[in-house]
Amino acid sequence: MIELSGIFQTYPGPSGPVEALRGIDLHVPAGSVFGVIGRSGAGKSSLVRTINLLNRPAAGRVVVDGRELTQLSGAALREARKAIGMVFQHFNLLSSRTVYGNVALPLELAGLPAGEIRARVGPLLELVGLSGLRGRYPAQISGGQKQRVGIARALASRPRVLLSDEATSALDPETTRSILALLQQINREFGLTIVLITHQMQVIKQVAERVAVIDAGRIVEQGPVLQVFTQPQHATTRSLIDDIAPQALPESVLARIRALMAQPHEGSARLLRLAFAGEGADRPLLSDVIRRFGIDLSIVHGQVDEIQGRPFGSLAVFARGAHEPLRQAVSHLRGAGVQVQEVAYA
Ligand SMILES: Nc1ncnc2c1ncn2[C@@H]1O[C@H](COP(=O)(O)OP(=O)(O)OP(=O)(O)O)[C@@H](O)[C@H]1O
Repeated sequence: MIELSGIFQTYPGPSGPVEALRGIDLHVPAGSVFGVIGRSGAGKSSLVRTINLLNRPAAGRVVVDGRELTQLSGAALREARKAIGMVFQHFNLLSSRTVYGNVALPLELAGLPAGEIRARVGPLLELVGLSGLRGRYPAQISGGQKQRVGIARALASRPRVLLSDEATSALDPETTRSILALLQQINREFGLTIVLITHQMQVIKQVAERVAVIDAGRIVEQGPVLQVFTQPQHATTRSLIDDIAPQALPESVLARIRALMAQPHEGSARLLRLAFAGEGADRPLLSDVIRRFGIDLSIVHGQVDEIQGRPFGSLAVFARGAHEPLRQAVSHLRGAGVQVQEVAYA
């Protein structure tokens, strides 16, 4: 659906050109929700603005829905852009127009007859849950409601693709969840391809099927979200994941472990991190190894969450028992698909 190949983008800067995009290749499958994540300055906005050619790349090809936009200009490009809607972090609503008037604007600009505009805007306001607020002005509605207006306006031209440039970054966590749920509903109901640009892993976790990680103008890693979250290959990806699932144990937990170890005990004791990746977390694996191998396991820290309805996360467990049963318990857990790693606590 969206194919970017060999995209380079350079801006003039005070101390020479700034290379914002340095050879981006990206394939976004039709009907998918595709996330692009990166830290500030990584090139996310430059990338998303390349997809609708708001930024014309210095080099490379942009193909959207079978049309090579980089070959088009003028009226042909404007026409092709109608297939691509966009929502923005700061909503970009006209303060002098009502909710209704903002959603109607692109249709008025396109010269649609008034009856057709009414017939389109009503159902869109219904879809985004704003029918009751159609006469309000942007200053009279909340941030989440403003973004709903932005989404309805983006859908007014019946696009095939929706680009979201940090659409939830100015919103609180609960409003973020509701806006993302709305985007997901739109993706499912209309089969719209959605590209979400964000710096928040939480956003990717909630809605994206695939994710690309951008760092210093390059895609450093991409793949299905569950795979990228559970087997991150690049340092930037690992640090972004750490935002939602911190890997380091808090010092208070380590102090507790040291205190436990200082007590006299028999056999071995190990601090283990058990990482669950899609499988295993919903089975009684821990009680199973305790029973089977006669060892003692206490959970000292952890967080098991969900991605696309599948468990994801890690538990730190303090394991005590005789040496051989402990070794067998670890290999049993590994056999069940759990990644087991010994954690140093001294
Ligand atoms: N118009 C511009 N002129 C000069 N440099 C620019 C311009 N726009 C972006 N840049 C530079 O290009 C690089 C990528 O910027 P971009 O805005 O695409 O990143 P981003 O990942 O969206 O960052 P943020 O999340 O902070 O908006 C940065 O180094 C930025 O300073």
